[in-house]
Amino acid sequence: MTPPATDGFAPAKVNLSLHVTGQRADGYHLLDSLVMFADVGDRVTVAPAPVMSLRVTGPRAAGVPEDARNLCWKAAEPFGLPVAITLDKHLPAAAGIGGGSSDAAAVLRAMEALTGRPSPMPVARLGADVPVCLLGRAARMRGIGADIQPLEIAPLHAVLVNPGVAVSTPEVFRALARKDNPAMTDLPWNADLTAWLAAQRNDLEPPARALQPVIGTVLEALGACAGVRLVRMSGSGATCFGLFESRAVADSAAQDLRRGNPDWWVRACTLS
Ligand SMILES: C[C@@](CO)(OP(=O)(O)O)[C@H](O)COP(=O)(O)OP(=O)(O)OC[C@H]1O[C@@H](n2ccc(N)nc2=O)[C@H](O)[C@@H]1O
Ligand SMILES: Nc1ncnc2c1ncn2[C@@H]1O[C@H](COP(=O)(O)OP(=O)(O)O)[C@@H](O)[C@H]1O
Repeated sequence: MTPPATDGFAPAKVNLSLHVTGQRADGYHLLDSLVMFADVGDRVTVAPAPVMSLRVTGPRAAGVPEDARNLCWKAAEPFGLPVAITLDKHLPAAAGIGGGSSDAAAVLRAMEALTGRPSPMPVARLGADVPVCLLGRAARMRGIGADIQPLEIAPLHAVLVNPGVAVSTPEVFRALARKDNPAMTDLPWNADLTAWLAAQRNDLEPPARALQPVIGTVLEALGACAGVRLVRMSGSGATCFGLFESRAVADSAAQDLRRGNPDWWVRACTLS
């Protein structure tokens, strides 16, 4: 009997902090990052089919590859079961919120459910962010991305903003001046997480801002929102986020930001 189609959510990944602590001989950087996942994201549907196919739909489909270059395809193919994949794209691409990696993780989950076995290929080979996206919840991520420690963190309320410029991750890493920055300090057990975060950094923010100065404009706009508690860039950019004390305050900030900047992608969300 043909197994039924499976449907999965691919949440946006947010790096609340991102320290670059070293560089390996192969050029990959060592990271120390607090990662959480949003309740905004893409959707993937995976169904057994006579041949492999991929269709990308949704408001952010433009420019996303519909062939073997797509991480969804790369995640499914090694299982050896041909599937028809539909990717309903809502997250901006090349945006520092791991859209492709989270899509790949959703396809991996679907393929595991359809075939009853784990990925025949090491998942980190799909990308440094894929292992944490497969976990899909708050974690401290170290090494080049595969060293993951799940964390119990109370949900945070945020607004994500992308100004519509694509940023190349390798280009940002190349533009980073210092590769051996200090690691994060240990997370607090019961103190205010936002206060702790304020003492951490995203080391990729200065090089990304130098490449795309509009990131500075986004950070300023988020910083001017009523009730904002922390403002920072995620991943290699250009998406930035603000943290707020409640979802209602985040919703209201998102509304104001959208009104003032109709071309920006602005989403209030809850991170967990
Ligand atoms: C920077 C981060 C932080 O979470 O997020 P994004 O900005 O992509 O969202 C990730 O490490 C990105 O992960 P991912 O996008 O999966 O990276 P990969 O495809 O493996 O690598 C893309 C390129 O980024 C650089 N890279 C990536 C990860 C890493 N630890 N060191 C690196 O130097 C390399 O130049 C590599 O060729
Ligand atoms: N499923 C996918 N969604 C978006 N982009 C993808 C996907 N698969 C491959 N790509 C390619 O990967 C590049 C990086 O996209 P993405 O994973 O969204 O970046 P980031 O990790 O910085 O948010 C894109 O420019 C696109 O060409």
